[in-house]
Amino acid sequence: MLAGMSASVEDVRVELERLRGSIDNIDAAIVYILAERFKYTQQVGRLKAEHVLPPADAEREASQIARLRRLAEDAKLDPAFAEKLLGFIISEVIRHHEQIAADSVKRA
Ligand SMILES: C=C(O[C@@H]1C=C(C(=O)O)C=C[C@H]1O)C(=O)O
Repeated sequence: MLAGMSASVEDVRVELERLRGSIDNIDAAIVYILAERFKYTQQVGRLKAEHVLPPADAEREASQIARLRRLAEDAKLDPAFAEKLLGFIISEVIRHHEQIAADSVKRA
């Protein structure tokens, strides 16, 4: 666009579509990454149930939170947001682990 000219409605539409295309790709990557993470945490849940270990591990979580907050700061992401997001994910993992443990008790 020439300097001093304002963007046309069409220019804005094209730019919005371009940006949203990248946002959609990132959202897809997040879904795939989360699916992979849950595959591993399910394995941890089965291992814990087999060996009668507790579903949650507060010490491990504290070190993950500290690490993620540092990574977020480096990446210019709000560390409080990163912590909230990790907490949300971990609470779902613990729910799965509790379910796996309850199922394994029922089967025993
Ligand atoms: C996956 C685990 O179980 C729980 C879930 C965690 C996670 O999602 O990262 C971390 C600690 C535990 O509270 C684990 O102990 O490693």
